[in-house]
Amino acid sequence: MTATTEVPGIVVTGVSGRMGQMLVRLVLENPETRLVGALVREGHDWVGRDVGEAMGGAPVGVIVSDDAVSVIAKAQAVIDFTTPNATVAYAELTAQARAVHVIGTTGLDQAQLDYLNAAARHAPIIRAGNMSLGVNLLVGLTRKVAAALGEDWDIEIVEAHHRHKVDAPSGTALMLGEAAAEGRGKALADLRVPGREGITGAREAGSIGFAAIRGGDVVGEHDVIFAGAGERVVLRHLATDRAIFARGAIRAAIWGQDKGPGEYDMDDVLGLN
Ligand SMILES: NC(=O)C1=CN([C@@H]2O[C@H](COP(=O)(O)OP(=O)(O)OC[C@H]3O[C@@H](n4cnc5c(N)ncnc54)[C@H](OP(=O)(O)O)[C@@H]3O)[C@@H](O)[C@H]2O)C=CC1
Ligand SMILES: O=C(O)C1=N[C@H](C(=O)O)C[C@H](O)C1
Repeated sequence: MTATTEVPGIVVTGVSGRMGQMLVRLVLENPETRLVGALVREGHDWVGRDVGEAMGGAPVGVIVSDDAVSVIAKAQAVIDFTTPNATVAYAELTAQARAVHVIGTTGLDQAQLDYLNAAARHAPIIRAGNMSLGVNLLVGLTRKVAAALGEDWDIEIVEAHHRHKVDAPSGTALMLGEAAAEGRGKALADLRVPGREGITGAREAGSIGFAAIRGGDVVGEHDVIFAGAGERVVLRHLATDRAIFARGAIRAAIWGQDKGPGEYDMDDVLGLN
C-alpha cells in the first residue's frame, strides 16, 4: 500500500460493468475518496483509454488498465463487483498490497470463500451480498420476525433481478435466508429448499424456500414471506437505483481504512451489530 493520505485512493475493478461504472462515477463525486485505478479483464478493449471517456463522458485523468499487480499496488482500497474467479484473483493482490478489499461479487462457492478467509489474514476484507442500508436493516428484521414466529409460519424468499444476472439465488436472498435460519437457531444449509418443480411433495415444516425471477431491467427486489394460517407477513426491499450498492461499498472502503486484517460485513460498517 502506498503512503496513506487523508483521502483514500480507490481502485475499482470491472469498470466496464454495471456496478463498475456506477462506482467510478460515485468515487469521483465523493470528496472523501480519490479514484487511483480502473481495472478491466485482460485484453479488454477499454485498456489504455481514459475511464471517463470509455464510459461515454468527459476525461477524468485515470487510464483503464488490465495490469492488476501495478494498479492495486497504488490502492488504499479496492472495490470489486466482478465474478467469483476474478474476485479470488484480486483478493490475493489486494492482500499483498495490504489494502482494504470491498467485495460485492455474489455467487462464490465454499472453496472461494475459504480462499477469501485466508487472504483476510493479511488485510481487511469487507464482503456482503448486498451493500445497501435498506437490505442490511431488513436482514436484522428478518432474524427478529423469524425468532418471534413459530415453525408453523412457513418462510419463503422470493427475489427478482434483471435478465443479465448469472447467479441464483441472489446473494441478498441468501443473506435473508441465513438471517431467518439464525432467528430459528438453525443453519440455513439444513433448511434450504431451492426452486421447486414437478411432484415435490408437501412442504416440509421449518424449511426455507427460495424462488428467483429474472427479466428486463429489474435492479433487485426481495420479499421474505412468513405464511401462517389465515395471515401472512411480508418483509420487502425494492432497489430502484444501483447507487445504493455503490454508496454502501464506498462507505465500507472508507470505514475499513483503520481496521486490521479480518473479515467484516456491512453490519460492522453500518454499526448494526
Ligand atoms: N453486493 C451488492 O450490493 C451487489 C452485488 N452485485 C454483484 O456484483 C457482481 C457484478 O454485477 P454487475 O456489475 O451487474 O455485472 P456486470 O456483468 O455488469 O459486470 C461484471 C464486470 O466484471 C468483469 N469481469 C468478468 N470476468 C472478469 C475477469 N475474469 N477478470 C476481471 N474482470 C472480469 C466484467 O468484464 P467484461 O465486461 O469484460 O465481461 C464486468 O466489467 C455480481 O456478482 C452481482 O451479483 C451487484 C449489485 C449489488
Ligand atoms: O446482480 C445484481 O444486480 C445484484 N446482485 C446482488 C445479489 O445477488 O443479491 C445485490 C442486488 O440484489 C443486485
